[in-house]
Amino acid sequence: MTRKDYLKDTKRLVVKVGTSTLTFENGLLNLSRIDKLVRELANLHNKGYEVILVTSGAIGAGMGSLGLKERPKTLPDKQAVASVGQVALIHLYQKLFSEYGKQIGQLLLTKGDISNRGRYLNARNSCLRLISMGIIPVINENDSVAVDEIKVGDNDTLSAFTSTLIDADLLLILSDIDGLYTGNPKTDPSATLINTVKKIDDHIKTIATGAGSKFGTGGMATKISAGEIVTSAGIPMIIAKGFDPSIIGDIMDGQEIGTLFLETKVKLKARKHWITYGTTKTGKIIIDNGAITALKNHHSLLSIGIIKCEGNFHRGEVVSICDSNQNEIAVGISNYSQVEVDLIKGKNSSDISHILGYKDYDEVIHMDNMFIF
Ligand SMILES: Nc1ncnc2c1ncn2[C@@H]1O[C@H](COP(=O)(O)OP(=O)(O)O)[C@@H](O)[C@H]1O
Ligand SMILES: N[C@@H](CCC(=O)OP(=O)(O)O)C(=O)O
Repeated sequence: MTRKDYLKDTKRLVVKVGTSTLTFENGLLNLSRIDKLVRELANLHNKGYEVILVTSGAIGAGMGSLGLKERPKTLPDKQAVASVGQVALIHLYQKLFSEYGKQIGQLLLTKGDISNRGRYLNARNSCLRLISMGIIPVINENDSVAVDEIKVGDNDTLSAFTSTLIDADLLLILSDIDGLYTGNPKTDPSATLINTVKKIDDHIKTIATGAGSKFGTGGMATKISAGEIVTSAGIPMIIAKGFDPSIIGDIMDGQEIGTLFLETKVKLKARKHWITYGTTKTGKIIIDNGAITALKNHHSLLSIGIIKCEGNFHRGEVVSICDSNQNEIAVGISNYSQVEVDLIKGKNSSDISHILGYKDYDEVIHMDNMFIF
């Protein structure tokens, strides 16, 4: 199938632009490029596409506004610089989009807006409402309040969550490089551009390294993780170079630009997808070989197969399920807290009420609330 055929039904498009695309080497905003980007997105919107922009650049813009030469290192410095920069960034987007007759709405998200089911639905509703009102959502991480524990951490991943949040048809990541190469071209001059990735396997993960530009976060590695998140939800992804934003229109017209990552054949159901990628794992349950076999045969996890647990998790939280070598084999929502699991591990389900004085569930993790890798 040609790219043109492949993309012909695409309507809802998430475009992610990285700091390296939006700023000069000195950290100041590249105004003419941002103008071209906005013009291109407004044009797509006029053509009937639903456009959602995930934009980096708050810290870059803040560095520019404050005249800083180096990226801030401490958390309060990063938060302060991002807070100044986000205002500059959104002010510019609003000015430019309005010149092309478009309204924008700003959403600043953190990990909690993804991992907390209630907040997830809130963010989804608000974003979908903006789209249905013909408004272009402009999204970034809420860097001025986010600390490591509640942070998505990079905007490649944030754009992937955004895509699944609003059931996008395509995620387009614009970077300082024209796609995924067989190696990092900065260190391997013989590396060649890959046109299409059918499946993100271990080989693809090893060729995509974390080293990126001076201002970027995560390099190619976070873009591949983003690809795993969206493709398993049935959403394809394209990585392309954003230096000339007019390529966005060319890509949507079906030109073979950048690297296309195809969606997986089997789409993960929304709930299992959220359990797997959207949540923060608060603990770990180590299980024996018998339990591993049971899980692989689509049975629930019972207390009898649990060797031990780690971390501090409560009922209803998502935990990693590992073998005795600490290899993660599944994730799932625990029906019991870490304190309770510690008491019932290795015991029969029929003993739970005797040990705890109550029994709300037979299984520690129900198969419907579990995803096995
Ligand atoms: N296999 C690879 N193919 C292409 N680029 C790679 C690869 N491995 C690492 N990279 C690096 O990833 C960089 C892009 O990531 P990054 O600097 O974070 O950009 P952005 O600001 O767009 O997110 C490229 O410039 C390149 O140096
Ligand atoms: N939220 C941060 C950007 C984080 C990020 O992932 O940056 P990048 O790798 O340039 O997309 C900011 O606005 O500066």
